[in-house]
Amino acid sequence: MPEDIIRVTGLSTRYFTEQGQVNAVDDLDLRIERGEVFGIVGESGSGKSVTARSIMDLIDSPGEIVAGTIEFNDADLADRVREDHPEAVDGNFVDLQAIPDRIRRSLRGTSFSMIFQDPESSFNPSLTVGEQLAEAVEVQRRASANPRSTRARTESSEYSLGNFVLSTVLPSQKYVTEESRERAVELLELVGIPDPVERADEYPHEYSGGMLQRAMIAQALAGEPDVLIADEPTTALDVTIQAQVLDLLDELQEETGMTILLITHNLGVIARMCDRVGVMYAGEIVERGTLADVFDDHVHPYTEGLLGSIPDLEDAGGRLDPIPGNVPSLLDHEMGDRCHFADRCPKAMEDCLEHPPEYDAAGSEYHAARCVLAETAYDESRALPDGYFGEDERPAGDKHADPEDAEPGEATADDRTQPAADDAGTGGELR
Ligand SMILES: Nc1ncnc2c1ncn2[C@@H]1O[C@H](COP(=O)(O)OP(=O)(O)OP(=O)(O)O)[C@@H](O)[C@H]1O
Ligand code: NI
Repeated sequence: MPEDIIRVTGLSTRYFTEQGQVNAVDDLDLRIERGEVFGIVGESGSGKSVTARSIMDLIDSPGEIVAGTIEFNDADLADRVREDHPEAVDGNFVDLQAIPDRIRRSLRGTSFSMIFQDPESSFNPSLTVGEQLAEAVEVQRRASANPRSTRARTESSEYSLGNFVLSTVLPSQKYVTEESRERAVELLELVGIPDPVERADEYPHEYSGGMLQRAMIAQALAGEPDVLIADEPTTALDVTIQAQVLDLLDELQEETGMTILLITHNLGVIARMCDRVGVMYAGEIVERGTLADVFDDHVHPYTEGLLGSIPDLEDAGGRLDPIPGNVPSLLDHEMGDRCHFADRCPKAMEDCLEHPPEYDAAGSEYHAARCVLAETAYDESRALPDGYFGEDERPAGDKHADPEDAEPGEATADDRTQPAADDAGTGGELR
């Protein structure tokens, strides 16, 4: 059996806002195996991006990881930190929050890379794409040419620290070698950019959306990461380009054997790309397992609801929000201790007034669900009466301030009375 490369245990990430404490990710466990594509799917606001950003150590104030560990399985890193931070090391696993910031940050780009929905955010508009890729290559070269460099930077050499800071913070041609420039062109070619030599000299605004998305993938690959985290990597693209970018990721994964954590709204994308999947709701993984577990043997009515609404596979950008009711508020004082889905669940029973633990489910050894139906058959005599939770008990979740989420046509509170999408079953051909 393949080994785990990432082990997240009991992760809780909170945002401390004026409205109150937002439980964006709550007591989340996640194991990702080396070389697999693990998908996280769920409605807007379920905590997918915050999970990814927590793993990447990209949570900014007012957010904070308040509990849990994120461990990375890397023998070299373990050797590097074992002496000074023995408490951070368990076999080859390193607790990333227990090592100095600088070492953790040095893993970004080289051990972990992330691609975002919005490629503009990954590029500096005033430098050419080629320069920026070359710079990313350079960072990797320095890291691999001197595997102990982290230690040198943290403990002694002022010179190498200064040099490192200068060269990463102020990328400029001066610090980039000819080899790195050549590699940048190769990377552009690898991700299917035509005329890569010429395109390397262009600025980000000269690229189309799809091309810039590819360039961002090239940038993420420049450091030859072990783990690539892709947060909605194709949502902003048109359908044909989406399919091409997914194929590209798939090919690159096969060639390099890298591990991918893929975040999406779209179960069609999950079916096409992933080995295993976690379904997120209200900051928790509510069902997880292999594709067969989740698509064919699911237990959780939320998973069922998502599956009833798979946008056409070709329409990988289709927003997925057809389940009646509101995405829940994640404000701590509004969440309560019950199953967070109970107010939208067609099978809510008295049992659901207690927050369910994660139960083993009937499918593969990976299959688990945070739902009493994994243990107990649905019993109508214990069903909660209609309207039990009332309309106002649970205000709608505040979607995070992403302009992509403000699309017209997206479900709003007014849609709550509509029956579960009529388009259930349109498309949804799963491979
Ligand atoms: N910077 C922030 N400040 C306050 N709350 C935040 C911030 N970022 C995220 N949140 C909250 O954390 C919760 C989870 O957000 P997250 O971005 O992880 O959702 P998501 O599943 O990625 O949604 P989407 O599919 O829309 O990207 C939301 O309730 C959101 O409002
Ligand atoms: Ni997100």
